[in-house]
Amino acid sequence: MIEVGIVMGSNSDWEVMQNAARVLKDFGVAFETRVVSAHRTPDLLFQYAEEAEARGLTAIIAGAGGAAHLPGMLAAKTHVPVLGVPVPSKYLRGEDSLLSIVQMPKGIPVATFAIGEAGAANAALFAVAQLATTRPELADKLKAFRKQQEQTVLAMSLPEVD
Ligand SMILES: Nc1c(C(=O)O)ncn1[C@@H]1O[C@H](COP(=O)(O)O)[C@@H](O)[C@H]1O
Repeated sequence: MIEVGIVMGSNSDWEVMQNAARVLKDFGVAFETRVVSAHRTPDLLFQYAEEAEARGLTAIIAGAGGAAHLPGMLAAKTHVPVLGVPVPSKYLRGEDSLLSIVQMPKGIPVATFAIGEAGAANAALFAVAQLATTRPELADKLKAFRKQQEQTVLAMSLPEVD
C-alpha cells in the first residue's frame, strides 16, 4: 500500500522533487508521484486530497513554485499531514514559493521545508521519521543514515594554504 504521496504542480518541478522520491526509495517506503496543480487541475487537487485518508496515505509531500498554492489547498481538504517544498522559481528564486507555502492562516497547517533539493530530501526524511515512531526497522535505518552522514563529514579534508 502507498504510504506517502509526492505531488508537484508541474513536471518542471521533478528535478527538485526527485530528491524526495530518492530518499523514500532508499528507505523502502512505498510512495507515488503525481502532477497535481491547484490552479490548472483544481478538480484533481480536490479529488486527490479527499481520497488521501481512505487510501492510507500518512503524508503528502507537495512541491510547487511561484504562487505555490498546492500544499495549502491540499491541507485545506485533508488532515493527512502536508509537507510543503518550495520549488525555486525563475524570477524570484523560490522566495515567492517559500512565502506562499509558509504563511498559512491559523488552523490549516503546512509543514514547510527549505527551498529546493534540501527541502525535498528533508521532507522525505521527515515523513520517514514520522513512520519510524511505530516502525523499529525504519528507526534503525535512520540511525544508520545519520551515522554514515557523520562519517562522511568527519572524513572531509580541507586544502593547505600556500
Ligand atoms: N504553483 C503551481 C501550482 C499550484 O500551486 O497548484 N501549479 C503549478 N505551479 C507551478 O508553476 C511553476 C511553473 O510551471 P510550468 O513549468 O509548468 O510552467 C511550477 O514550479 C509549478 O509548481
